[in-house]
Amino acid sequence: MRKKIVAGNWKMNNNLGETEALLSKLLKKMPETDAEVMVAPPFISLRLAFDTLVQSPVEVVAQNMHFAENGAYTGEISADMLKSAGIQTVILGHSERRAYFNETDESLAKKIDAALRHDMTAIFCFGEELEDRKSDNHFKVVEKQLKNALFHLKASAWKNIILAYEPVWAIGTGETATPEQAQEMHKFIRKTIAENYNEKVADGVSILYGGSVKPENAKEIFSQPDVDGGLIGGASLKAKDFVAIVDAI
Ligand SMILES: O=C(CO)COP(=O)(O)O
Repeated sequence: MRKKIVAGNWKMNNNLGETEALLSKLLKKMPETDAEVMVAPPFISLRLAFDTLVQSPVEVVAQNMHFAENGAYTGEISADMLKSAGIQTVILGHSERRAYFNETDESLAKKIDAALRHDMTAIFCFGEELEDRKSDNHFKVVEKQLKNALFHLKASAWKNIILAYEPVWAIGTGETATPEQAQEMHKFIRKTIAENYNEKVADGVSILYGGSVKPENAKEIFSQPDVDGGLIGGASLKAKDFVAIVDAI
């Protein structure tokens, strides 16, 4: 059975003091749930977050990492460094990293490989832009992103992969994909994986939806059969909203 997951991507928000305050609220309010709950603070707060949440069921994950093992990559962080801080899971390929930091499916394939070499789990983000949807190319674009970044993997590697479908037009815009649009795409993603691997791999992979998920719309989106949870941006910065979204799964 694939896992239900709710992950909060804090992006470039919260200094150390704000991180402490938000985590302590989350710890107090977090409901009992069968779902896996994750938070992704900025690099500088990872260790603090790990120490704060180590006894709780909430996992601390990273927002990015480099593909190299180490070396002359000023400003970058490696898989080994993340693991040494207790981090087991990393978000890769977020559309903001693709748009502002020139990440491509090809460089992301290397990051995926680096994460797997270190036995980490990768939350791979992908999704079409508004023009792709308007021109009815959204399925093609998504298929290409999956193929280029992930389809070189062996079937056995997929146990360490979580997918996050995040249509770019729905991120931070307040415009959410309808539950039907999310389901349609998630079903397509699962079918594409089944065709390239097999039903077992396709059924086992958790596919999260991301893009303007809020307490008001979470339940309907999460109730779709191929939506296994959410990657939450803005609403993960308020303990009350994030907890309500966890409650909705
Ligand atoms: O990018 C996202 C999560 O990674 C979604 O962001 P919002 O929830 O703010 O739209």
